[in-house]
Amino acid sequence: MKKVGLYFGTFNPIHIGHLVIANHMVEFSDLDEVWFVVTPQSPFKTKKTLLDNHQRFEMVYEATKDYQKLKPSNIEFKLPQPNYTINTLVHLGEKYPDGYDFSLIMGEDNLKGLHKWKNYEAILDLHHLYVYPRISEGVIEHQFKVHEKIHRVNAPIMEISSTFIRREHKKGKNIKPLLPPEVWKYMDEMNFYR
Ligand SMILES: Nc1ncnc2c1ncn2[C@@H]1O[C@H](COP(=O)(O)OP(=O)(O)OP(=O)(O)O)[C@@H](O)[C@H]1O
Ligand SMILES: O=C(O)c1ccc[n+]([C@@H]2O[C@H](COP(=O)([O-])O)[C@@H](O)[C@H]2O)c1
Repeated sequence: MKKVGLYFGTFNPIHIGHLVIANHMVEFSDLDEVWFVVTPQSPFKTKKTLLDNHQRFEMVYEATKDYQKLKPSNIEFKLPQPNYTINTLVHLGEKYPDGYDFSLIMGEDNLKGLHKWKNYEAILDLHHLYVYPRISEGVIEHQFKVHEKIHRVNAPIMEISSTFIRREHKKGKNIKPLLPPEVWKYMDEMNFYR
């Protein structure tokens, strides 16, 4: 059985914060692989400054190509929008009926809002959750504090966001160290977020 951790996000663009978390998960938990699931449309986000799916996927591909255990996934591209995670998990179960065990990776910030996700009880019934620390407002609901399906992984905290990267790049600031070198190169060549 291959244990796959699914790391969902818009990755607009993917940055070193994402990469550090994913790599930490495959090296220091019992997960065998991490798949970056590029989400066309997150249920709680507006589409304003979102790059095309394929361009965001390409940047995830560039960021992960030298990491054997990290993979980009475009599984949500053909699914209905907004992309509810439960739908994607059902779809993955049908596409990979044998040999795969899918878990979710999320930051403590997202755990604080998990009770608002579509069919979150069903998600927790069928899947494990790997949670990493994140500086954020709000509280973790009592039901999620001690839960047999929710596992804490002590990954490093790196407070970088794609929003910050897009905004400061547009102003002409140098944000190069915050991106994997291949992503920086691709983004610069393609004139993204100018
Ligand atoms: N620096 C970081 N460290 C750990 N987790 C992060 C970091 N940045 C984002 N994440 C988390 O990774 C997942 C995917 O990131 P996503 O691209 O959707 O968000 P983001 O980087 O916060 O982007 P944006 O600023 O565009 O909203 C989200 O669950 C998000 O909370
Ligand atoms: O299924 C849901 O109801 C749901 C609600 C909010 C977020 N998600 C997933 O969580 C991912 C991260 O969310 P966000 O808003 O922090 O980018 C997003 O890409 C979705 O795949 C899923």
